[in-house]
Amino acid sequence: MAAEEIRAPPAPPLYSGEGSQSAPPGGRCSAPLRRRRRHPRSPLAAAMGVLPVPAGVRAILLDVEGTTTPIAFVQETLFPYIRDNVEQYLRAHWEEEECQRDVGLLRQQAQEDSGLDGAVPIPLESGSGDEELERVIRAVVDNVHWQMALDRKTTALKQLQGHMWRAAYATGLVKGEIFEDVVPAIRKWREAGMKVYIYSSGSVEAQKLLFGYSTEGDILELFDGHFDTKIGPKVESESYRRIAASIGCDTNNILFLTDVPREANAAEEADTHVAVVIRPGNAGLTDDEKSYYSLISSFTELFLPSST
Ligand SMILES: CSCCC(=O)C(=O)COP(=O)(O)O
Ligand SMILES: [Mg+2]
Repeated sequence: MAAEEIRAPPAPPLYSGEGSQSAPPGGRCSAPLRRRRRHPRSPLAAAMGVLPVPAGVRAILLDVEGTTTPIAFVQETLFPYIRDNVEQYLRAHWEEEECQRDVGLLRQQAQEDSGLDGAVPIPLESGSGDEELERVIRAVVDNVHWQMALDRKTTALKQLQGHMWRAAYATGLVKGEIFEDVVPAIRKWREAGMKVYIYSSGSVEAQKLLFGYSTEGDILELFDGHFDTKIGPKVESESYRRIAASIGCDTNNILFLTDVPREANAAEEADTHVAVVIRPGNAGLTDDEKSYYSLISSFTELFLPSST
């Protein structure tokens, strides 16, 4: 199944303005979990340190930041590159169609955000001249910095970031970091007949750059497809139903691995199996979350009965 085939569902209302998917500073925003775990790990599996993949699972859906890839790489390498280079990038590419589309999306997002504290509007270019251009570019830069300070996951911001990272990867300035257990585990899953997909707030283009120019080389062949926020926010259940429909399976044929409990919760509400991934540098989990979710700290802990 080609990647692009599965990434174009019937267009949902364009995802926008979801705000941060991360826990806010000083506290998590997930409600206490009162449900019982659907597939508690057996004492034997727990003692062996393995998480059996539930029967019926045919596809594994992977988050990126905090799951396949260290949060530090995103926060300390990828995001500073955007902050430091956005102004210069806009000046260099302003006349290009792609850049104008990105600015148009950011402007639309800014209108939707107009009621938010600190939101930065992006004016239309009215007329010509250097001063006018400066005014608009300044507004776009300030808007991008504002959104990034809040770690927003808007499609508009993520599209621009994906386009900007092209040069950073292509010139070798940046290589996508992947936890060392990821590639061998995915190879095993695929040998066992499992399909493997990516679902990240980072744009599909950004995902392909990260895995195409990774510390492990070009590993794009390991994935059967990619999803981003164009299919919907990761914190909404409907997104997982759309992904299942795109893949051509039921939601309970999918196991979703993520570091963010709100995403796990949304997936589970759609009847998707989930496990929360604990990696160095990830946000801590509450006691409720730790006891409710299946937890893994390495992909090697996933146990596929047919892969022994
Ligand atoms: C895969 S592109 C870089 C990461 C990024 O921009 C991002 O927002 C990561 O979010 P995720 O959903 O992978 O946690
Ligand atoms: Mg994540």
